[in-house]
Amino acid sequence: MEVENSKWVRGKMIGKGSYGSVCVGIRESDGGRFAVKTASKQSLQSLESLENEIKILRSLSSSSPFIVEYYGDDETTSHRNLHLEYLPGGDVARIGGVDVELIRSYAWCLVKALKEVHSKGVVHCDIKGSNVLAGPTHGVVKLADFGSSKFVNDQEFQDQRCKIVSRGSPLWMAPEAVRGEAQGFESDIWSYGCTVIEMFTGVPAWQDNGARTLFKIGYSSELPEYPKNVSELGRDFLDKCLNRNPEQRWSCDQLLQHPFLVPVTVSKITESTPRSILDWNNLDFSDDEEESTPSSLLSSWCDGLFEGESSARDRVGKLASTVMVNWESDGWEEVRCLRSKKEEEVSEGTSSEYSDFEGVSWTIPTWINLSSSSNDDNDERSSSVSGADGGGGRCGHGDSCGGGDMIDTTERINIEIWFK
Ligand SMILES: Nc1ncnc2c1ncn2[C@@H]1O[C@H](COP(=O)(O)OP(=O)(O)OP(=O)(O)O)[C@@H](O)[C@H]1O
Repeated sequence: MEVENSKWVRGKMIGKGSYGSVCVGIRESDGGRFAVKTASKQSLQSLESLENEIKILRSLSSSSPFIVEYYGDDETTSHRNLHLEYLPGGDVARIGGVDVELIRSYAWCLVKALKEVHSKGVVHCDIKGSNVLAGPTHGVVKLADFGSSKFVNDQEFQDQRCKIVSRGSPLWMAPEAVRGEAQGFESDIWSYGCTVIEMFTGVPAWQDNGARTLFKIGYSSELPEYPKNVSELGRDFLDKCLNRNPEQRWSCDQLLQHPFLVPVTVSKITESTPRSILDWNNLDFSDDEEESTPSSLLSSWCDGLFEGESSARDRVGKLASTVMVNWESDGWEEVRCLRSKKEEEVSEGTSSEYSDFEGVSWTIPTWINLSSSSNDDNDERSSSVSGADGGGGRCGHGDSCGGGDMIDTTERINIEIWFK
């Protein structure tokens, strides 16, 4: 569906991510709906992310019924817009507790999407439940949000000896990506495994304990806890995705052959034309502290966490102690402002930004709530650290998560390390 420039109007906001807002677009000609992802041209990061997404989606255009369809793009003097197919079913990040057969269907759709993405030489880099959207057809989900995606053949991507850029959302990031060693197709598979767990539980696979979590993912031998209601088959499937050795993780092709997914067959979901999926309706399976600077807070989170793990401490600690919060971040202002306006239907808070220091930049497009109990916006820019929603937040791991000393690792993060 092509949407001619200026022949559409902006409807209600349906989502907000780190790098932009998503609204319903309504075609003037026939009232048809689509989704419009918008970035302000004043925010270089947002703009870059959206331009990247446009580039990637153009290259993937209509190639899979399990990838959100690209309809076009346009711009105004102040904003850049990406037009997408509207997926009204919400994301799978909050579906915990649904029928296992439905999860298998979602898991199958997502591997099919990933297989297509990988076959085009693209690493998605941000596979997580909130980027997997349900369409109008029961059992079918589509992969969205290609803002962090990369072509593996890009020089920047290949030139890993000089520069390593890890992108994504920390709780879903593969160990090698957290360590800044590599981020390839295999890293998407790890994130996929975390997402399947998320589908079972409705919460991220790892509990969100900020720097501790980064350490655990990157430098321990631990795996995320598997949901209790996962069968042996499901556990085996997750083992194939969540292998700490990237080379031993299964590819999409292999995963599609795994008995956990095999009952979800192509005969059940017609793939001959992308459109036909829209007509398919049934799945029939056989089966704190005193006032502190941001950098000192981050450093203190790392202190004492990594006894006996000097390289790990160095890696997380160095990143943490050499970053600064941009207090004037648009994202912060936006989040506070939007959260007070319930009628705007904003699903998530977003960004605080960390900028370059001596060749090391750690961009965390997420909110780190450096707030006291005061509701005054100005006060919220200093003093204690707490979960932005006052507690365990979105992590959903209950009391065990605690609300304090927490980086929100549920949102997207870019880690850039330059070696001189
Ligand atoms: N095509 C779509 N149809 C319906 N809703 C959508 C669509 N695309 C995005 N959304 C909604 O908007 C939210 C934010 O979109 P998206 O994840 O693409 O933005 P982002 O800035 O890249 O986010 P993130 O910080 O999670 O990486 C999604 O979680 C979803 O709720």
